[in-house]
Order: sequence, then structure tokens, then C-alpha cells
Amino acid sequence: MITTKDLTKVYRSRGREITALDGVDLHVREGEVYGVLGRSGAGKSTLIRCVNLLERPTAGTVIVDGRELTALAGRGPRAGGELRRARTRIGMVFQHFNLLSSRTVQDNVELPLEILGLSGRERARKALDLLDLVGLADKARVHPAQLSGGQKQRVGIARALAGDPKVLLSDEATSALDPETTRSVLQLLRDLNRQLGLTILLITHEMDVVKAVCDSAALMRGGRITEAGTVPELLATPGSELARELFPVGGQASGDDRTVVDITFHGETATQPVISRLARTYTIDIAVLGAAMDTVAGRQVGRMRIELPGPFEENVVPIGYLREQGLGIEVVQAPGAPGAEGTDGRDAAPALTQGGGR
Ligand SMILES: Nc1ncnc2c1ncn2[C@@H]1O[C@H](COP(=O)(O)OP(=O)(O)OP(=O)(O)O)[C@@H](O)[C@H]1O
Repeated sequence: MITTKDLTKVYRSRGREITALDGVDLHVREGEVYGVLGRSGAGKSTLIRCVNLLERPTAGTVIVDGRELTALAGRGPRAGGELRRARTRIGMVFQHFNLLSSRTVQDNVELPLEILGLSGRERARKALDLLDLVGLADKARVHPAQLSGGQKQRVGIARALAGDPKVLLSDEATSALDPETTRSVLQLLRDLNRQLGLTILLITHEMDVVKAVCDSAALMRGGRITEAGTVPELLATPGSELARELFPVGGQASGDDRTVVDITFHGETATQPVISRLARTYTIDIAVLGAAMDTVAGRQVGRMRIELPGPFEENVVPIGYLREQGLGIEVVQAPGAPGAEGTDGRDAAPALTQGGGR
């Protein structure tokens, strides 16, 4: 539904060049909720603004629902009109809602319908239907100042849906909201995704947002996508930074001569008594250093950090056994392993979640 190829954006300001996007290839499938994560300055906002061409990319292509928007943007005097029409199929929700304070809630939702040229009666009917959909049918006549943050964002979402978009772009839609309101707005986005088959591309700096609603996620750093995939794929990828952030397990080894392994259980493997079988089969003592169960993207997932006695070479076979069971295995401390320097993962990667708000 959304594809970018080699998308590049270079800002020029005061004689300096800043490469905000450095060859981004993004693939968002129809009907999925796709989260882009990254620290402040990674290029997330630039990416989302380039997807609907609010920002003109320096190079590369953007294709949304089969239309190459980057080609529309560059073709003569009529191109602007074509691009505007294509954009009506792309809704956008903003962190600070961007509602007009002088207009009522209903008039805010009607605004894009006026631009589309609908009659007064059609506009009113559509706006009231949309307000009903987001649970605000009784607030049509009030002004935004009389609404809570969560209600304002619901109006923002209703307005974004006015052009019957197939794609919704969300730029930190919940980062100005408290946790409870965040949950209800995320639930609304999830419901709209399911009911309307809406494809949602959202940017966020909060892992909890990804956990709650995303089918797929990508991590950005320095204008590039460094990891991407469905959430289950990421969780099953050894060394995935996103998986570690999504689902951290702690626990320190009890000595330098121990092998420490992180195991990810999902799907059927979550219910198998793997650890007791491992201990029995190889007659080894296994210490559990940390463990957690959680629901990620609607699926039950478990993670466990275990310690095996002895250096890596003594544990090659048990680790092979764990891999054969279809578990996600990441060796985080492996004394004696070839190239063992740097395999000590006890220093967890720094959190993504610092200073992401704007
Ligand atoms: N209009 C602009 N002019 C010049 N530089 C810009 C402009 N917009 C963004 N940048 C720069 O591009 C880089 C990426 O910024 P962007 O806002 O896309 O990051 P971000 O990941 O969304 O960060 P945040 O989470 O803080 O919003 C940063 O170095 C930023 O300073």
C-alpha cells in the first residue's frame, strides 16, 4: 500500500546540508498497522511528511496505493491538482491535533469535505457519521477548547477520515496524551484498521505503542532504516534491537565462566516444557536469570534469560537443542566462544525512548 524507494531528503539551511533521509526503502502492506520508531532526529517526521509529499523528497520515489506521488508532484501546472486529489486518500493525524479553535467540532470535520466540494447537507451527514464512529456524536456543536486531549485527537481522526482514505498517517498522535487516553486512542486506531481495512503508518518514540497496535515495525537511525519486519519476525531475530526494546529481559550472570542465553517463546513453543527437558536430557543445572510474558501484537510471547554452567564450548549441544525446538535464541555471554569479545550482552542497549517528544 505504501512503498518508498531510495527516498532521500537533504535540507539546506544556512549553508549547511542535513541529510534527514538517506535512501529509505519502506514497504507497508495493505491493512497493516506499521510503526516507525527511532530517537529524536532519526528522520521519522521527515519520512512521514515525504510519504504524502507535504515535504518534497530530494530523490527517490513514493508510491501509495499504486500511484507514484513523486511523479504527480513534478508534472507541470496541473500536477498540484492531481497531487491534492491523491492526497485526499491519505489521512493525517498530528501530535497537537491542529484543530481550528474558532470552528465547532462538526465544522472542523467538515473542512476537508468543503475542499472536496460536497454540499452542505452531504457534509453534515458525513461529519456526523464520522463523529459517531469515533464516539463523539454528542460533541458536534461544541468548540475544541471544551474537549479533553483524547477527545480532540478523536476529532482529528474523524477529520482525517473525511476523504475516505485508504491510508492513515499518524505523527506521534498519542505522545501529548496521558497513558489511559493513549490506550483508548490506540484502541480506536486498531478498531478503524479492522473495521475499515485502513492501512496505518505511525511514527512514535514509544515502544508501548508498537506493542499495543503494530503488526510491523521499523527502526530508524541517522536517516536510514536499520531493522524492519513483522513484530513476530523481529522477536525471532537474534540480535534485533527492536525485539530487545520491545521485550526486555534483565538478569546478570552469576560468574564469568557461565554461558548466558536469551530465549524467545512464541506460538506453540510458548506452551512446551523446554527448559525442564533440556535440564533432563543433558543433566545440567539451569538458572533462570530473568523472564517475562507479554502480549505483543495480540500474541502471547515469552522471554527468558537462562544461565548454563561452563564456557560456550561445553554448551554448544544444549544450545543447538534449543534452536531445534524452534525457539528464538540469542547468546548474550559466551566465554571461550570464537570471537567471544563483544558477545557479552549484559550492557543492555540504551533505551530508544529518550527525549522523543517535540
Ligand atoms: N525543515 C528543516 N530544515 C532543516 N533541517 C531539518 C528540517 N526538518 C528536520 N530537519 C533535520 O532533519 C533531521 C531529522 O528530523 P526529523 O524531525 O525528521 O526527526 P524525528 O526522528 O522526527 O525527530 P523527533 O522525534 O524529534 O521529531 C534532524 O537532524 C533535523 O534537525
